Amino acid sequence: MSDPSHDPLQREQTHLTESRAALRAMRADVEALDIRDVTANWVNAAVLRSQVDARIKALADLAHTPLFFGRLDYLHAPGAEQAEGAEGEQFYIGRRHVHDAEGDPMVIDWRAPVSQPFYRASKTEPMDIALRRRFGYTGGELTAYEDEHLTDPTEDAHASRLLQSEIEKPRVGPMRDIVATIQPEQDEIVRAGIGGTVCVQGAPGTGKTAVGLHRVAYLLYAHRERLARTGTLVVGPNASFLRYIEQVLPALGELEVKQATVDDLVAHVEVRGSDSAATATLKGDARLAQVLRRAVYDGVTMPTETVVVVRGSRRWRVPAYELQETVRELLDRDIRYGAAREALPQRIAHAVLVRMERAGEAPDDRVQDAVARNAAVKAAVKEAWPAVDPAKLVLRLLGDAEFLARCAAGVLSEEEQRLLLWDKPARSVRSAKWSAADAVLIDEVRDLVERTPSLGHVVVDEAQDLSPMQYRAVGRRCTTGSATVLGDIAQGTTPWATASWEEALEHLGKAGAQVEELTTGFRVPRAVIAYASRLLPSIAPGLKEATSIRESEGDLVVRPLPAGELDAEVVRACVAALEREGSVGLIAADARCPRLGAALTESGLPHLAPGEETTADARLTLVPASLAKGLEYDYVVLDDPASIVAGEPDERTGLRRLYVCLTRAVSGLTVLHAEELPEQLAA
Ligand SMILES: Nc1ncnc2c1ncn2[C@@H]1O[C@H](COP(=O)(O)OP(=O)(O)OP(=O)(O)O)[C@@H](O)[C@H]1O
Repeated sequence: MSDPSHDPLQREQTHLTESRAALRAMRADVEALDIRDVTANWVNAAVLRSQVDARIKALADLAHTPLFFGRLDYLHAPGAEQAEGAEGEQFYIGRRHVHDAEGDPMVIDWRAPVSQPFYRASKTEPMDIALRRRFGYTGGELTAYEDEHLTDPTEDAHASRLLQSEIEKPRVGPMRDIVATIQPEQDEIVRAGIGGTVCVQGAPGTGKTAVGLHRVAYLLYAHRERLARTGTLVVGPNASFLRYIEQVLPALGELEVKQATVDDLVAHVEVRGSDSAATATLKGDARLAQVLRRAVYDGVTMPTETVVVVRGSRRWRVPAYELQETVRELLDRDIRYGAAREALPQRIAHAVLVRMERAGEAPDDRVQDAVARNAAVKAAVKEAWPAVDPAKLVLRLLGDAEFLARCAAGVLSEEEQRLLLWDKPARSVRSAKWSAADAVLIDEVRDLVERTPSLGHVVVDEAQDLSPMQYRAVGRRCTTGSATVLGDIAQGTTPWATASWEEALEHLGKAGAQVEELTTGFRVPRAVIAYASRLLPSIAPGLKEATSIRESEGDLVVRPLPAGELDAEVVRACVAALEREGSVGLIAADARCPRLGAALTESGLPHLAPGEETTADARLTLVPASLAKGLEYDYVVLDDPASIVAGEPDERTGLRRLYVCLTRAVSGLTVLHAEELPEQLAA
C-alpha cells in the first residue's frame, strides 16, 4: 500500500481536516469567553455580547462552502508587509483566516495582499509564484486539484477545467459568491483603493453585481475600522433583486452591510401616487435642485425693524441695518439653511451682549443663551429666517402656481411648470398622493436644510436607471466616502435613464471618476447573446456585443404560434425546461403574468415570485418583465416579445426591456410568440 503522506491529494485533504479542526477550536475559544468579568455595566455587556455572537456566527464552518479553494507556492518568502503575519512560502487561500493553536496561519483570507496573485498572476507576470493550485470539491469533500507552474517555461498556459466547471454550474437558489474564480479584470475593480470612485459599464452577465459585492467585502477587510464607523450600503433596483443578492456578503463573513433601493433611502413620505413619464422625467431633472434651493430660501426676508430686548429695567436695541448685515452674511456662508437658522439668534444675542459690555456690564455665556431665547429675538428670527419643513415646502411648490413660477423663473419653461403642478393641490402632507419622484425632491430639500450624514462607501447597482435627482440623493450619502457605480447603458429602462456615465458621475458628485468596462460574459451563452445583441444598434449604438466565456453555444429556440395556442405552449415549454437541471424562469410582460400564472396553476405547476428562493423542489419562477433585471435562470421561457415592448411608454424603452429579458438565460432560451417579433429581432 502506498504511504498516504506521499499522495498529494491526501495531503491536501489532511490540511482541510486540520483547518476545519482549527476553525472549530477558534470558535470554541470565542464561545468560551466569559464576559462577566470585563464589563462594568449591562450596556457594555450587551454590546460585547452581540459582538461576540457575530464573531461566533462568522466563524461557522459551512458544510457546502469549502474552507479553502486554492494554494499559492511562492518562489521566495513574501515581504513581511505583504504577508501580514503569514510566514512561510505556501499559502492556502480561502474565505476567511484560520490559524492553529500556535497562531500560525492554516488558511489566508482571499482579501489579504498575499492572496492577490491567486487572481492576477499569469505566465507573463508570475508575481513570484511557482505554483498555483485550484481545488475541486464535491459535496463539501476535496476531490480534485489542478496545478499551474507559472514560472515553468515548458508548461503551456491552458484554460482551467475547475474554473470552467465552477462557471458552468447550474443555478439553484440565490446568488452565490465568486471568490474562488474572480477574474483578473474583475479583481482590479474589487481591489481598487477606497479613496476613489469606480464606475463600471458592462454587458449583461459580465459580473458587475458580483464585483460590486466582492468590492464591499474587500473594502471592509482593508479598512475595517473606518468603515465600521461610517457604514457601507448597497443600492439595488427593487426588493426582489435585493433578496436575490442578500446572501452573498454574509457568506463572505460580512454581516453589517445595509441594502436598500433608492426609494427606501428617501422614504420620508408614504408613496401612493405616480407620475406620467414626462412629469417623472422632469422631476428627476437636475434643474429641479436649483428650483428647490430657491424655494427653501424664498422665505428669507431682510429685517426692517429694530429688535428690542428687555432685560430687567433696561432695553437693548439692535437696529434693522445691523440685522440685515447678519442675514446677508449668513446667506453668503456655505452652511445649511437649518444651521444658519440656529446661528441667527446667537448672532443677534451677540450684538446685544456687545452693547451690554459697552455699557459697563459683564455678561457671560448664560446671558447670551438667555438673550437668544428672548421672545423678541425669536420673533425676529421667525420673520427673517422661517423654519422649513421639507415635505410642506414641496407640497406648496407643486400646488401653488405663483410660488412655483417665482422659484422656477428662468429655469423651467411655463409648459414645464404646468407639468409639475398637481391637477388638484393636496391639502396636507398626509393626504397628498406623493410619487416616488416627489420623495426624492423632499430628500433634496432635507439636505438643503440639514446635511445628510455620509457613509464610507456606497455601491449602486443597475445605476443606469437613476435620474439625475436620484444620483444626487445617493451622492449626498457618500459625500465624504467613495462609490462603486455599476450598470449597462443598454439596459436603461426608465424614461430618464443615463445617457453617459460622465454625466451620471457629475450628478453623483464624483465627476471625473474612472470608468472601466467589463466585456467577458459569464452568464449568457453565445447563441443567446448574439440573438439579443441584434437589438443593440437600436438601443445603445455605441456599445459592443458581449463575449461569452461559456463553452456551450446554448440552446436557442424561437417559435411563432397561433394566438390561441400561446398560453398552452408556454406551459408546455416550462414543463420541458423543468425536465433539465437547474432553475427555470418564465418571463412575460407584466400584464400577461396573471393569466400565465393561472395557466401554470391549472396545469399543476407550482411557481415562485422573483427573489423567492428557488430550491431543488421549487425551480420555476414567474417573472414580470419589469422585475427581470439583474436576475438569472438556467432556462428561460420568454413569452411574446411584442407585448413586452408594448408594455413600455416608448419603443426604445420597450426594446431595452426586451434586451434585459433576453439576457437572463444561463443555458437555454425559448422564445414563443403569437404577435410578430419586433423587426430588429426578426432580422
Ligand atoms: N469570475 C466569475 N466566476 C464565476 N462566475 C462568475 C464570475 N463573474 C460573474 N459570474 C457569474 O455570472 C453571473 C452574472 O453575474 P452578475 O449578475 O454579477 O452580472 P451583471 O453584469 O451584474 O449582469 P446584469 O447586467 O444582467 O445585471 C452570476 O451568476 C455570477 O455569479
